[in-house]
Amino acid sequence: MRLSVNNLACERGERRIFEGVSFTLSAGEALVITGRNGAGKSSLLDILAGRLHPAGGAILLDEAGERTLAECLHYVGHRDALKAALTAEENLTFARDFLGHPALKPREALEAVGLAHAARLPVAYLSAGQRRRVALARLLVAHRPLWLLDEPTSALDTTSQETLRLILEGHREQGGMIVASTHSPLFLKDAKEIRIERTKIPPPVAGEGAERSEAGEGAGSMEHSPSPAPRSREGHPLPQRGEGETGEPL
Ligand SMILES: Nc1ncnc2c1ncn2[C@@H]1O[C@H](COP(=O)(O)OP(=O)(O)OP(=O)(O)O)[C@@H](O)[C@H]1O
Repeated sequence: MRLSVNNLACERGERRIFEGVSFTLSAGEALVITGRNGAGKSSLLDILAGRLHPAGGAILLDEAGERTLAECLHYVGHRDALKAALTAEENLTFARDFLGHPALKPREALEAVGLAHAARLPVAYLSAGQRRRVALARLLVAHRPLWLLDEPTSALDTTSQETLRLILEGHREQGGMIVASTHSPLFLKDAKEIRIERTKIPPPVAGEGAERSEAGEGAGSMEHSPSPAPRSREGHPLPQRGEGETGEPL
């Protein structure tokens, strides 16, 4: 199985977030996506997961037989997507039945992430790190070759991070592929890496630059925006949607 991503572009809220993202991934390989807050790492994963349409480019999955890309992947996003009223075990049973291609039993998957003791607790009673571990245990209850993971170590302590690393390496050893966004090292052996950079606005054309630099806009923040930046009553530029007070993209 081989995943090829060619010249992918992303727009959100009519703003270009990134473009020209290309990579290939073969069986057993891992790709780590890095970049600043707001660079578009989650958006790239959303596009790969089919949750967001790309603004350009192509995604191809070869040697997957009859299966579509959506049928070949697991996606673990920022939100754990667990049902709070159900127990950890019930959540995994639901996922296993729903996703098909059953692998580990829910109890075994919880054991693998060190949570066997919490199997019968409603997820609402679990800590953030424990919920994250239940979400990651979902990877183990159904066979899917491509794992898309958005900051998988968030809320995990160092022991759980090491457990996760071993699970990820085990998946690769069985021919699985991983694409993970992260702000901290995942310590995956020989992982590929791409850094997503937010698309910059072009330099101002003569005569247009004065107003822009006065407004103090951050790179990319005004892209595709036809109207001048809103200002406070004192005349200071106000942050716009998707932008921090410094004008940095959020
Ligand atoms: N639903 C949305 N509508 C409009 N813009 C959005 C939406 N979701 C995200 N964005 C914008 O897209 C840009 C990229 O966001 P994204 O979440 O992909 O970044 P990220 O690199 O994953 O950030 P972080 O490191 O903070 O998780 C940001 O500027 C964000 O404000």
